[in-house]
Amino acid sequence: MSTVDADRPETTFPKIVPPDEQAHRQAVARHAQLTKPAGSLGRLEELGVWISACQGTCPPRPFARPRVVLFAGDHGVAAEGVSAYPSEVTEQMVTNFLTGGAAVNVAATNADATVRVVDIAVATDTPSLIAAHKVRRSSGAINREDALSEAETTAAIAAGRAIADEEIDGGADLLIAGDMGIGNTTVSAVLIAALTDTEPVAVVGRGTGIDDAGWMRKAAVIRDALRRARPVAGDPLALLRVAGGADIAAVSGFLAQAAARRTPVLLDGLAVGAAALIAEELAPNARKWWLAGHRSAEPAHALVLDQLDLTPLLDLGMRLGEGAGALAALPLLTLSCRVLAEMATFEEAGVTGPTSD
Ligand SMILES: O=C(O)c1ccc[n+]([C@@H]2O[C@H](COP(=O)([O-])O)[C@@H](O)[C@H]2O)c1
Ligand SMILES: Cc1cc2nc[nH]c2cc1C
Repeated sequence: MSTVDADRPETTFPKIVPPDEQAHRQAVARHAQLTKPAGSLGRLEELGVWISACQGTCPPRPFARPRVVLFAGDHGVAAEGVSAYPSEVTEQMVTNFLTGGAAVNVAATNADATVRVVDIAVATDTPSLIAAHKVRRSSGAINREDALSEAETTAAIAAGRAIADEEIDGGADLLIAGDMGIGNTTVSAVLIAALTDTEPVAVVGRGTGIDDAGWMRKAAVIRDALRRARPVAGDPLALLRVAGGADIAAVSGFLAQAAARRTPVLLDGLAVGAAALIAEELAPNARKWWLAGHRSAEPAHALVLDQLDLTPLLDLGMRLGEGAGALAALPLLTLSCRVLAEMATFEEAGVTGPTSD
């Protein structure tokens, strides 16, 4: 149950209006007229129908400005030996994103999308161009202290909302949240276990590729953090404060605001999934505006998809974050739009339609 505090309007979202039913029906009807056996494009047909409903028009327009916002933040738990890489990699990868050398840059170019990097809680200082929304340096080590103060939690959600607004006002018509932060699979696993009432052992994954000894340490950290998280699991803001982080809070504000602004979102992997569970608590039915780009190799990600009732488009064993899994799926969305917009109907092509009975 969500317990949003009316005294903190930054964390109170308007009622989410689902995608347009009439455009949905028009797209289903148009699919039946296109020169192919009924239903033969399988899931691609559903995708086009969903985009039509999100845009409120059929045929849908191909996305003019698909946009990735990459939220970077460090986590105190990284010092507990829960990752295969040290925390300085977060800052180093931020530089790599800015110079175009990361997987997200390649995947964005491949899908005709653009990338914005945001420092929400990187442990060190980053260029001021990306630090305007910075909430703090690293979130707290959630196995022994709160991740954030109450004011920081609100500020991070408000930052995610403001960034979604900036992007939508700037013309973005499809949003993707990406994440970068050493240690964030530990934090995400705790949030997901708390929100799905799951035992720690079922959510401990290999993250960046931790070895068996590291896996044991990670399991212990997740167990300790869950002891702190479970008592507040019914209150999404308290949960973010106690066992989340500024980056995850910002992504949850971003995802909820996208839905409030009727803008479709392609979800990525584990950290974005944890944020999506929180966003659905903050803004019930926001999930109607989201599609799952892929299923991550992390075990806890399947719990997210189940809880949100989302079927992933791809299952490639990816476990990168950065928004890369969502970007891998984006060309399928583009194709589904083009099918509805560009295929000939039976009548136009002079092809005999299905035999009616
Ligand atoms: O999104 C995923 O499913 C995913 C799975 C494993 C790792 N990651 C990325 O790797 C980092 C977290 O891994 P770790 O092992 O440091 O917790 C962080 O930068 C994530 O974006 C992401
Ligand atoms: C190199 C590297 C790149 C990443 N991208 C997202 N998480 C990451 C973690 C590491 C370690």
